[in-house]
Amino acid sequence: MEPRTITLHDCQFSTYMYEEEIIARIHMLAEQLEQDYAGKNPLFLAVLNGSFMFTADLMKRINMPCEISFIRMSSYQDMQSTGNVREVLGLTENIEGRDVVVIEDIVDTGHTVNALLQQLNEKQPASIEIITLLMKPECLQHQLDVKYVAKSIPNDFVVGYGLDYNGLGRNLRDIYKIVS
Ligand SMILES: O=P(O)(O)OC[C@H]1O[C@H](OP(=O)(O)OP(=O)(O)O)[C@H](O)[C@@H]1O
Ligand code: HPA
Repeated sequence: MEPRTITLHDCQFSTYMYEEEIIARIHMLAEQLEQDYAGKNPLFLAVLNGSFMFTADLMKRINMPCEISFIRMSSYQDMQSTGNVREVLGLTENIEGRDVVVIEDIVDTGHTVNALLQQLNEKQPASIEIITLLMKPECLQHQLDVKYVAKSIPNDFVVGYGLDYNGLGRNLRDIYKIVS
């Protein structure tokens, strides 16, 4: 397929991961989750804003009793993590004794997931795992065990399918990477 190039704000991005590949990888993750959580009632905790599209497509493919809730964390300015992870919308559920699965669109430096895990672990869940659509292993600054990863990618800034560049690009159905 011919690559497509788009402009968001002052930057150009070109197609990197098409919707078909995203959905195929989500299918595989959904099957794995169904096996691992058979007989349990996991609580999926989606981290907004970026994970909204991944969460919807994943949840539609999970056929077992489960619950879903949302929190909102924010730390990015332009293409950089500020390192200051703010909780914009907090957790309302009691997670004590629950099997929690945190849903992220991307684990980059790991600051967001690391801050969230510290907070959730204090509430004594039975277990916590992380599922992410994308992961940048080269950028990770924390020791994190991310059990479910749809795709590991190099250190390129990406947009689309929920991911944004200063607010733009979340609505794109494919994922694009910055043109260097
Ligand atoms: O591993 P990290 O370096 O912390 O990066 C990952 C986080 O960055 C993005 O969130 P952002 O703070 O941009 O908020 P958003 O989800 O509203 O876009 C993304 O959705 C992850 O939550
Ligand atoms: O590559 C990225 N793109 C968009 N948002 C992000 N948040 C962390 N890394 C990224």
